Amino acid sequence: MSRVYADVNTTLGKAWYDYDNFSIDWSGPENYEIVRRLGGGKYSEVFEGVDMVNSDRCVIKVLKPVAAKKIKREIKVLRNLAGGPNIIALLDVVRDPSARYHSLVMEYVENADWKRLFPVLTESDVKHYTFQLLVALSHVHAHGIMHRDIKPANVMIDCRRRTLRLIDWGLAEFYHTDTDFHHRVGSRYYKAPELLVSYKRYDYSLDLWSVGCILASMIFRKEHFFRGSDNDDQLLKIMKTLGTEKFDTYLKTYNIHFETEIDSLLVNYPKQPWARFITAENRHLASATDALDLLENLLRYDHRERLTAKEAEAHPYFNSVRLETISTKGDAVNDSGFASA
Ligand SMILES: Brc1nc2nc[nH]c2c(Br)c1Br
Repeated sequence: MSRVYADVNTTLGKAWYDYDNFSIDWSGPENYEIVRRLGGGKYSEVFEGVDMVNSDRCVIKVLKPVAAKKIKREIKVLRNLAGGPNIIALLDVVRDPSARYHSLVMEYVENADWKRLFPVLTESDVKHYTFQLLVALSHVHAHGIMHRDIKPANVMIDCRRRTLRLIDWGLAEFYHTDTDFHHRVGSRYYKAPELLVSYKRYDYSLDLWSVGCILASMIFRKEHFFRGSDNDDQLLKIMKTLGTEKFDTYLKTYNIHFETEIDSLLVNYPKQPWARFITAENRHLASATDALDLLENLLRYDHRERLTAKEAEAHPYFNSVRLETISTKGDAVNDSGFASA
C-alpha cells in the first residue's frame, strides 16, 4: 500500500480513472504536416510537425498498432494532467481516414540532447531541473497516476527557456491499492529494484527511484549511473553500490522470493559510500551540501523508505531553487523578498 495518495482514484471516481469507457472525437490529419522525424521506439514514431491552421510547430506521435489497446489510457492520462506543471500538453488526437493510424499531437519543445547536455549542467542547472521534475511528479502522483518510464529521454529540457516537460505517458497507469501491476515496465537503467525482482505491488515511489538515477547521472557526470547489460546485471550494478545486506532485508520485509542462477548476485557486496563516486570532474557538483543526502534518500531498495516527490521538493538541497521559484512565480513578494501573506 502506497504511503501517500493510496485512495486518490477511488476518491476522484470512475470518470477519472476508467479509461476504457470514453469515446474519442478524432480529428482528421488534414491540418497537420510532418516536417522531420524526431525519434521512435517500440510503440511509436515521433515527428516534428506544423499545425497549418496556426503555423505552430508541434510534435506528432504516431502510435504503432501494437499500442492500440493503450491509446485510450495515454489520452486519458494526458487529459487528466492537462495544465499540470511541466506536463507536456496534448493539443489534438488525430486518426487517418482508414483508421489505421492514431496520432497524438503535442506541444513542441526545443529539446536538448541528453548526451550533450548532462556533461555541461552547472550545479544550479542540476538543482533547477531536478526540482522541476519533482514538481511535475508531485502533481502526477497527487492525481493518482504513476508515470513508470521516467528517464532522461522522457524529460524534455529547453535550455534557452530553462523549462522542462515530462513526456511519453504511454506506460503511465492509475494507482489502486491491493493491485498487482506489470513488472515489465520502464527502461532498464532506470528500473527500480521492485521491477527487477518482479515485485508487482509497487506504487508511485517507482518513479522516485528513476529520479534518483537521473540525479546521480547529473551530479556524478555519468550518462547512466546504473548501466546493466540485462535485467540481472542491472540488479547486480545496484547491489554493488547499495550493498547486499539491505537487499536481503528488503526481500525479507516484503517476503519477496528472489531466485537466481547468477553467482555474482549471491556475493556479499558492501554498501559503497556515495562519496566514493566523487571525481575531479564532478567534485563541484557531487560535493554540494545535501546532494548526497538527497541521493541516499531516493535510491533505497525499500520503496516505502524513498522520499515522496513532495518530501524531495522540501529537501535542503533545493533551498536556493525554492526561493528562486517563489520570486519567479510572480507571487506578491514585498521588498524584503518574502512572499506576502
Ligand atoms: Br512529446 C515529444 N516527443 C519527442 N521525442 C523526441 N523529441 C520529442 C519532443 Br521535442 C516531444 Br515535445
